[in-house]
Amino acid sequence: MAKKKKTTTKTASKTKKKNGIVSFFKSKQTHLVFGIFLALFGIFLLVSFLSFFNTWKADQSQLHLFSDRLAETKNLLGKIGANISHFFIYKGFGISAFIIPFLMFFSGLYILFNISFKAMRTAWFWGVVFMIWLSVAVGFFFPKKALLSGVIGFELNDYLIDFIGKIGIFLILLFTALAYVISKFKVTPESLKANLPKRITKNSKSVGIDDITDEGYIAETIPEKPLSELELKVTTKKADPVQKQEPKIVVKEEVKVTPNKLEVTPTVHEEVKIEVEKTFEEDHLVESLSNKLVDDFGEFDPTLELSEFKFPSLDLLKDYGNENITIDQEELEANKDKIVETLNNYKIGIANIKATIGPTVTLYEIVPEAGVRISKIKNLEDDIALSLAALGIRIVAPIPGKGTIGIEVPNKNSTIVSMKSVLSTQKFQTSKMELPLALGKTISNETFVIDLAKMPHLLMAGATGQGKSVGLNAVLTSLLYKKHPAEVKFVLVDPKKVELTLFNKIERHYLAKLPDSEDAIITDTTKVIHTLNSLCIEMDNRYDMLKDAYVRNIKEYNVKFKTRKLNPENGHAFLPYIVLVIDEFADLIMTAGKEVETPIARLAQLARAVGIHLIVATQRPSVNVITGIIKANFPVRVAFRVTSKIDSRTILDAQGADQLIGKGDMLISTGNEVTRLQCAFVDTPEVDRITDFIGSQRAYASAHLLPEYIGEESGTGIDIDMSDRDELFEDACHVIVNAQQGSASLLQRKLKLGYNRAGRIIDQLEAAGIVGKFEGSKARQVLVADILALEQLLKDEKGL
Ligand SMILES: Nc1ncnc2c1ncn2[C@@H]1O[C@H](COP(=O)(O)OP(=O)(O)OP(=O)(O)O)[C@@H](O)[C@H]1O
Repeated sequence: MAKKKKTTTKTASKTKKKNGIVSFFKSKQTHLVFGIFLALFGIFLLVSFLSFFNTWKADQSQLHLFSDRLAETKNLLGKIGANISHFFIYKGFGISAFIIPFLMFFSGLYILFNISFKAMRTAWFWGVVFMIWLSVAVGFFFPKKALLSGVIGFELNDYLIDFIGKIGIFLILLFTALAYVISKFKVTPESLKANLPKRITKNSKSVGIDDITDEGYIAETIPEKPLSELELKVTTKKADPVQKQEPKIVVKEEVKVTPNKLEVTPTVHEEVKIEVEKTFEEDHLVESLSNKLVDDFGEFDPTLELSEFKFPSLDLLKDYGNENITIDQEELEANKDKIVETLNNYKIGIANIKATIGPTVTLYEIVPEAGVRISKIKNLEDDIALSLAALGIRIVAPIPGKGTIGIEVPNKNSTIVSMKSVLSTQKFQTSKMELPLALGKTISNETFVIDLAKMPHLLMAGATGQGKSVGLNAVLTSLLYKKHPAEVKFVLVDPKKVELTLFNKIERHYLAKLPDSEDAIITDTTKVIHTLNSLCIEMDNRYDMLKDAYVRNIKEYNVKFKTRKLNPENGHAFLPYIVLVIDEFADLIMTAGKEVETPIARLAQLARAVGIHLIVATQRPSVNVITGIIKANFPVRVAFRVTSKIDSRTILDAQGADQLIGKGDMLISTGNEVTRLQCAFVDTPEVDRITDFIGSQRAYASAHLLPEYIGEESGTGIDIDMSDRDELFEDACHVIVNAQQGSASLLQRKLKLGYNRAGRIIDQLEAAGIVGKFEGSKARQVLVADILALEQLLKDEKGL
């Protein structure tokens, strides 16, 4: 412990030191002093270099006597000047070395006036390149005057001659110079061409002007017009062969005669080059640390730990043969006739009828004759269904937003909507949703993709064998195909014990579990209660983190974290979405009642902003299972076929789910509208292949660990020895009393403790009477009003 403390203080002092150094280099005064120094040093160099050319001969013999005070040099800047100049000019670059004092001087000015560092860097780069080029060039043209090219220029020439000869060097020099000019002045073959004919046209201009002056009046009215404009008129008159050859310059001229004067408005359509002025690049003095971190390390990539993770490919999914909807014209006609006949029996005339064929049902859209009341048709729903003698008829009167009446009639041969066919759609593949779910296809055969993050929770109901489990698998598969293990974690609750077992294989990739549990998939009711409470703690922790980061939801939080604006040392971390899937909710409610309902309701009410989403499926959508509070917090509900109208109302607040045909035929209510879908079908072997594929890849060390939840039983009857107190006990007292919130997670974050130790301290705090009793997932009550009272209490304790 002491060691840990020591290292923390050590790192603290280290960071302090580091901060001091950083602020020294960032201070304006440092910049000023350094800028002045560089500028003056530039002048110093220039003077010594200039002086060097007169004095080098005399000073040369003195160079080695640098330390001898009596040795005299002629350089204006003494021995140091003579030595530096000797180094840069004689041993270095010859006259090209003059570039260095200028670079120094301007660098000083750059720093003084806080001009961008980038500009300075570019200047140095090109300065040095030019210096080398020039010293080689001088060495080439004046091989006998080694002083002008310096040793470097001379030696480089000498070296290059052996390899490419004199002509080679000349060509290299020429090439590099041309390459520079071309790139600097953006020379293009077009601009070269364009420049060439200009000169030619210029010649023709002189001819033109003579012509015009011959005419006399033009010269008089527009004497100050530039030559080019005057000439233009002539070119329109004469067919100038030169101009014809050069189509690049298109010249048009309008001559307007006004009562008083003759106006010439020439329009020259020439390839005009635009020169973009460099805008002033401001340097920000307080460079934010996060920007620097992002510059240095790039954005934080949560997927880095499993960067080689491969998403499952679509090949793992099965093709189902009869996926193309076949239109049975006879069936269509027969159904149409039946509908028309039935409605006529009830004296409802039809103006128009249209059919849309979906995978399982066909929608007949009817426009009734004028004057027919829609409510009349709605009331006759059962009778019409009976007359059509088919299971699964649903009447939508009116179709929202259309004013027509829809009658959905099941197809004789239904088509399976394979998971592959929905996942391969562009709609899903290119979806930008946070948690996209490809649930199936609509009646118009359009893939239905919905964002779980926006829902924010999903309630699924349906009688046994109608497709709930397949629906859950479709949901999970959608997420597995779209989200990296770092981005989403599943908490799977499967009281039936068999439905979700396959997902065990991806435990260390995608599942989350309680720290002390062996299996990630939860099948036992007590563990479900613990897990739900643990999720509530996770939710509270996440809210605290969001609060600390001044953001409102997980998306903003993660963006901030990725851009390195949140320090992991302060307890921040990238937050994956957590999707809680409960396969059989009715069972849980029956066995655990309020203990399950309370945390579920709490999560459903609050967890959306922190990225915890619930998917709850139930066989029995009765009111004692889907209570009002749960229903209110699950705006998006899916109904597979249910057995009674009442069940349909309970789940959807509307009829219809009892009229479905089963086998994945479902209705989804998104709050304001109910859509009929054919759920995508994913079979167990397909899920098996996907989980195998993922499970065989490198995984995290363990499943994602949820916060530890200490059940009620361990929070009571605390009898703790005072001398056994944690050494951070007093610090913890202060944290808790200051925040007036008795939660272990607060201690964890503020004192950087593990959960167990924080939990122990909370127990000690309870024993000391500082916090109240355990209250489920809520924070404990703090019994000490303020720090003063706390100090008093601690003093009294010590006095005893
Ligand atoms: N989307 C679908 N497309 C085609 N057939 C389906 C679809 N969904 C389910 N089925 C068929 O219905 C059967 C039962 O589905 P499922 O196991 O999902 O029912 P369930 O509602 O979960 O039942 P239980 O509540 O008893 O577990 C499947 O084996 C399959 O044959």
